[in-house]
Amino acid sequence: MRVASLEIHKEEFSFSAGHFTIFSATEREQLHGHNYHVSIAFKKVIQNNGLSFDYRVYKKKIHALCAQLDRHFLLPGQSQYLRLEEEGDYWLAHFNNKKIPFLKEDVVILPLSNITIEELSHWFLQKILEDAQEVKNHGIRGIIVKVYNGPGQSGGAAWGEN
Ligand SMILES: Nc1nc2c(c(=O)[nH]1)N=C([C@H](O)[C@H](O)COP(=O)(O)OP(=O)(O)OP(=O)(O)O)CN2
Repeated sequence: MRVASLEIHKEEFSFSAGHFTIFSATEREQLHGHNYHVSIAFKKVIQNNGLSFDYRVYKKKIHALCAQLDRHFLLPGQSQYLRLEEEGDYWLAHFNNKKIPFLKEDVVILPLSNITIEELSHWFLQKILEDAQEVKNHGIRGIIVKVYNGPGQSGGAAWGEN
């Protein structure tokens, strides 16, 4: 039995987005952005036909997820320090007794506690694992997703054998 690892780290697995990291109830970064990049790696037994599985389905998924975030400002929907209030066309982000207004059309709210590279990597991994049957059908044994906010700086999330 030969086990293969497949890593896909395409230039187009990228998205430009704004965010700020929250460090405490009173400390956060100023608003800024990154050109993020995503890589995904799979662990899978190679079949007799020399193919582990056709990874194109996951390339499409990563592309679609990057497009969902691209050119938006990312806000954490599950932060213990930041409260989001809906007001007409706006989201008001309440942090440390101040209110930061965002137009809804500019924002993607993610079910995360912070917009960090480690949280973002878990978001991508969970979205890939949503179709658990597909992962099982492909016989995938392990997945690692990494999100880079710049060269040489990534957060990673892993599932299964790696
Ligand atoms: N555990 C984490 N810590 C920090 C994160 C993170 O995602 N996880 N993110 C930040 C900042 O948002 C990020 O570092 C800002 O990046 P950049 O503008 O590149 O600034 P750097 O501090 O990385 O400076 P460089 O000189 O470019 O390395 C902070 N902490």
